[in-house]
Amino acid sequence: MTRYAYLGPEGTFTQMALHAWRPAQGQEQTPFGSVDGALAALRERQIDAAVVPIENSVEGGVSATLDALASGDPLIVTGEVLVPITFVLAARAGTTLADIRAVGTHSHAWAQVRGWAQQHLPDAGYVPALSTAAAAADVAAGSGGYEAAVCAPVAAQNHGLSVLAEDIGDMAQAVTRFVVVSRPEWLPRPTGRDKTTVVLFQRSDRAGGLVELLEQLSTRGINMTRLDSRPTRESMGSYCFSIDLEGHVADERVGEALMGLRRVCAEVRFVGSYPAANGREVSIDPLTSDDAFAEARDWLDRLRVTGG
Ligand SMILES: O=C(O)C(=O)C[C@]1(C(=O)O)C=C[C@@H](O)C=C1
Repeated sequence: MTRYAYLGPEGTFTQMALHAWRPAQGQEQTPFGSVDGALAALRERQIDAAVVPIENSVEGGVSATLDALASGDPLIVTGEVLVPITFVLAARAGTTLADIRAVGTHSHAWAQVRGWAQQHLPDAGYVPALSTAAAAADVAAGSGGYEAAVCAPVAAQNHGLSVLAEDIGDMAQAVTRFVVVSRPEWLPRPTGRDKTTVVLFQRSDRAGGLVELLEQLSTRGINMTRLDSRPTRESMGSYCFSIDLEGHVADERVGEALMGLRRVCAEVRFVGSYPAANGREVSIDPLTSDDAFAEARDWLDRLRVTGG
């Protein structure tokens, strides 16, 4: 039985992602109060895999996840899940919009409803919560210092809260991407529809650093689907780059690109190759296919042995 951790408590969007990945039967699914807590439990072998948010179509990268994957004992992504995001404003029965002085929710959720809040609750303050469902639980308990929560409909229902407004996200098509994280003990097999995540640390002694890194991808026809720069926290101006690229480490062109990155970077942290949630086949330029690389390598091997 696989033991899964997720950003809880029950009723978070992360729990929905876990249910979409693996329905609850036959799984142990343990909520953790934070991304750091879930990933620490994974590193300490208390659980086998963790589902955590990594990227939202409106607010971008989830720093807690990007940073936890970029440092500490290595972990790898073994899968990803896309969840459409729909928010409600929930409060205890009898509360009206006029009663609301403050609203609690996760910072990424607040970023997605800011426009709505400005229009309908211009005087209400915002209080950050560990998750949307934790905010709903606080409202139900009368703790947290806010009268309403921005959360998923299921979290309002779990806590017997009234829904004061539905579909309050500023962008109707908002989607959050979640990753399934494991210890680096196995690798999903290539499917032709894969993604690879790496974190690149620049050398301090090289000019034009980012261009040099991206060239390693472009000359091998590799498409990059995400780039986040994060401070390394070591000194002012020191950043690393967390990137997703199309393809699997087993693909020749991805392997060659990783070798190139290893030469020009101070450090390359491999964070996994896994099937892409959109299921789209990666389009490959024939000049960078596995066959093209194999033919070129055979040619070089012959040159080195016989000179022709
Ligand atoms: O608070 C939750 O419900 C979460 O699962 C976290 C989270 C996030 O980190 O982006 C997930 C999806 C939504 O975009 C808002 C919050």
